[in-house]
Amino acid sequence: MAVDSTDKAQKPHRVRQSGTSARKKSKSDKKKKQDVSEDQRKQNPKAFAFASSVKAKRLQSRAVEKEQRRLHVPIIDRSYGEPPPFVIVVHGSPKVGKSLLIKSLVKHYTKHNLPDVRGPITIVSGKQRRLQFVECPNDINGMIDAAKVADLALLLIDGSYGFEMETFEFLNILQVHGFPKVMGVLTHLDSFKDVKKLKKTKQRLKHRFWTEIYDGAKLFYLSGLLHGKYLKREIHNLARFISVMKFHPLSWRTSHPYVLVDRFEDVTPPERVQYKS
Ligand SMILES: Nc1nc2c(ncn2[C@@H]2O[C@H](COP(=O)(O)OP(=O)(O)OP(=O)(O)O)[C@@H](O)[C@H]2O)c(=O)[nH]1
Repeated sequence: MAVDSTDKAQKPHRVRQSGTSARKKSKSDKKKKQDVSEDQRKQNPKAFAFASSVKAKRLQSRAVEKEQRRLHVPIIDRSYGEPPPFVIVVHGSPKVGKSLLIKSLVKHYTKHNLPDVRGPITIVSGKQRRLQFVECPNDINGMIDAAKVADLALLLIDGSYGFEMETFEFLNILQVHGFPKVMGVLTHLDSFKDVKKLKKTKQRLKHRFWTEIYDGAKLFYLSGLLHGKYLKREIHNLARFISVMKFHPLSWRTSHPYVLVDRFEDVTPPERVQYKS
């Protein structure tokens, strides 16, 4: 019987799977691999930017996440006790319908008719919520003041005319002070006789509004007047939206003490002023 001794001699050693020698081997292998790859890396760094695409993707998304977290520092609400009313600034060019909108909203919430709007009006809209409506003055200083304290800005736009320079100006001012929530309200839509034209104008203004603020920003349409007031259903929708809206603390307000001056009246008798001077 011929013993195949050469075959036996060629049989390789069984690689140790466990024990000290296996551990030693794996260590030296790793070291070798590292040495090689480091050499290659030095020679051609671009080709070895990352070893695994999955890992690289994960690393990249993690870096983006970290960056975003750095940019969006969590806002802490430091207010305590009864919360102050949310300030809703109604902005728009003269005769666009600011007073009428405030009157209609007050009527909706309180069921009371307001003869005229003389200053900020605070109403209770829920168990935990008060709303203060302020008509935004049309001068630049008034706009800056209003932008600092507004939680929500209602931008009234005359549908028959389109956007005014003041609206864009006000949006820029808002941006500087932490940008409150913004909603657009289109009025004077009853001046359109042609339904097709009205539809087109609505679309055009909506897209213009979206480019200014963000895609999907809320724009309300007040289609006309009934007995000198906006339609009940449209005001109801707008009021519901305001009632459930989530407001966030604003950067300017949380970092500055401020007093909202309603009006300034000098009550000194004129004779006394004369006597003193
Ligand atoms: N046809 C029509 N008239 C409107 C509409 N909105 C407001 N008006 C009228 O426009 C006029 C001016 O409305 P106001 O609410 O006083 O406007 P305002 O923006 O407060 O005006 P100023 O306080 O002067 O800046 C009123 O006579 C309203 O009846 C609308 O959608 N359609």
